[in-house]
Amino acid sequence: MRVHVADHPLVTHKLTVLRDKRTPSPTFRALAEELVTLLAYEATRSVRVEPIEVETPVAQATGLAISDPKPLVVPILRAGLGMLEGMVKLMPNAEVGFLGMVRNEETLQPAIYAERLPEDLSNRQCFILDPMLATGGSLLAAIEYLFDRGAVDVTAVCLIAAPEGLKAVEEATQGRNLTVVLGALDEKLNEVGYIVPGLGDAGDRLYGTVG
Ligand SMILES: O=c1ccn([C@@H]2O[C@H](COP(=O)(O)O)[C@@H](O)[C@H]2O)c(=O)[nH]1
Ligand SMILES: O=P(O)(O)OP(=O)(O)O
Ligand SMILES: [Mg+2]
Repeated sequence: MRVHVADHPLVTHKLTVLRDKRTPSPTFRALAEELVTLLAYEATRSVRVEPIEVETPVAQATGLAISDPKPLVVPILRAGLGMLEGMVKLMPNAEVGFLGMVRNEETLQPAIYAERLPEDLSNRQCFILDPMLATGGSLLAAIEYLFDRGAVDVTAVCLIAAPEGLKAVEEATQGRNLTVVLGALDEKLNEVGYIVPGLGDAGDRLYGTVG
């Protein structure tokens, strides 16, 4: 597993405002989108491309086009939906599939409640969007789901991770082609499975719900 933790003052600045409990949902949504666009730049570094020729007004130029099959972006509902626009802004011709997951607040086990993905992911590059990598259970379930359908490489983009969850994902995905791109690696998980200091429940912060 490759891990990249963003090291850019604008990423840290935007994350700081997201962490602030006084930040209202509309600002939180706008900032989450901007933050993802910054992280997406790193996350797409290995996107598959092929050379193409174009005519400029002056001469022929060789450039790059994103290869087929197009990359698949998979936001994990609900919270990952807040990251989708920021990602597709950078990669507008990617396809989008959806996985709905909820974490049981007592057992911390994830359950898949919705799925809308291409049946066959053979030879696909996939980008999972989930803002918080806490115990790692949700991300692991999503990763396994995509590899089971034939995905060849998976990149997860998360705003914040806990070291415990990152380790769990790494141990469970040995030999897989997996990259994790993070805005920050925080201190720890608390006794109820929240990232410390974190930002609270990302879904609630995005959509103005409580608990
Ligand atoms: O501080 C947190 C911790 C978790 N979440 C939400 O839970 C899942 C990830 O939890 P795992 O334990 O890693 O399965 C994530 O999708 C978030 O929606 C959170 O918002 N804040
Ligand atoms: O991961 P959860 O359970 O917090 O779900 P949601 O993203 O709907 O808040
Ligand atoms: Mg939530």
